[in-house]
Amino acid sequence: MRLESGHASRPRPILTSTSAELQAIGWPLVGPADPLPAGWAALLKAHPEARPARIIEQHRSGYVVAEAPDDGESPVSSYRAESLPEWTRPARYRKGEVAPEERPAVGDWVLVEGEVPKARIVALLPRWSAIKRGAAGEHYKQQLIAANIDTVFVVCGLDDDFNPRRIERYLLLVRGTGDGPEPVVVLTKTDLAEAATPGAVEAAVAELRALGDDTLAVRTVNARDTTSARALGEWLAPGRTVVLVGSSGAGKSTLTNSLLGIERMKTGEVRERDSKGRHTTTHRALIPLPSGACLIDTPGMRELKPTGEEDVTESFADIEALAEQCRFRDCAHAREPGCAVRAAIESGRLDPQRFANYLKLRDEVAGAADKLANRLAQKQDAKVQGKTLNKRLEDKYGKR
Ligand SMILES: Nc1nc2c(ncn2[C@@H]2O[C@H](COP(=O)(O)OP(=O)(O)OP(=O)(O)O)[C@@H](O)[C@H]2O)c(=O)[nH]1
Ligand SMILES: [Zn+2]
Repeated sequence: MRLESGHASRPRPILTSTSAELQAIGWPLVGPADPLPAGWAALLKAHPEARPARIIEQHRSGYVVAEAPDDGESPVSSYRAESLPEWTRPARYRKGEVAPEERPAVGDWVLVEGEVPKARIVALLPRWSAIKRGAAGEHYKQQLIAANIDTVFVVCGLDDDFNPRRIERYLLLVRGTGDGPEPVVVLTKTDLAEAATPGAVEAAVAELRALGDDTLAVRTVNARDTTSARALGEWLAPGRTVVLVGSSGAGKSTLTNSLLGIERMKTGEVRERDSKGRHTTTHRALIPLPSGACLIDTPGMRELKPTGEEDVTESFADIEALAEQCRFRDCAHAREPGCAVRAAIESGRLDPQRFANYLKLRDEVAGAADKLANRLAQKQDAKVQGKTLNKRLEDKYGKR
């Protein structure tokens, strides 16, 4: 599947199983029990001349896609592909524009036709998962950060970085509307924490367990130790795609290196000179792991703001269940009699800080949801006004 001139446009049979190279960049394993994701077979059939590729970078004017892992030798394992015209980002809103979240994002699978440098994307394969966030700025905007991700490692150092409240925020945003990937909390720096305070690792895990989020997977690692990183093997099977999130210094690069099984180069010093002689950190957007899984590194994951579509009830099911038992349906859990939430806090069954964080995140999500509703209403207004104006012009000048 590597792109060698002459091979690129040769028609191939429809993919039902896949080549090792596509799989190394996350093409899902296909077997009798695992069919291709919904809608894929039909699109592959509709474009018999096309070949699948994965988006690894998104730019204003187009995309960089890959059909094989970048092995450092092959000149064209990733390349720029021209996008469908409706996906190029206009300077201003245009009528009939494709919403940002409906255009391909990093991690999406597309179908490509033509040889490099004339390769062009002809279709977007339906994504099975998405990570979204609210974009910064005055007006409501949604941003799709990554698609087709199986697992997100929420990386958190067991030093000053350890903060259950921030973990709760990550979990809410990663899970999104329910179409998000599975979050796994990865606590790093077990070696440092244990040396400072014996029992600290166990205590931190217990604290997360006590949150009342029963479905949550938690693992502890020394990110600098390859053997220790094997604790994550469960999520690194062939054909799987993972993403790492977490604050600066949490150990994401260190963990990546350990998952790659390479001896520690000094993290943060993997640098080379660019054409202008500056030092730049080498960046690879898609990293195939020896386990057969692949890792996507996208800068967009650093800050996550709610889109307004997140399902607070899923991440805080324990509090929602308590609220059901309050005497009043609309209990605000403040001073109402018969409040089951306050009772749980008083008896020590619910952490007051978790409750406070729930209220905060719920308000943030509600605030974003309001903005989203406004945007939809405005679009609707603009449409109605446009129609009214057309009608008036027609009445005056006749149909044109
Ligand atoms: N002892 C020990 N040190 C660790 C561990 N994980 C990370 N570190 C160290 O912590 C520092 C920061 O780790 P990085 O991997 O650079 O953190 P990062 O999350 O990639 O940070 P950004 O690139 O800023 O987002 C480095 O000096 C690592 O060597 C661990 O499990 N044990
Ligand atoms: Zn209540």
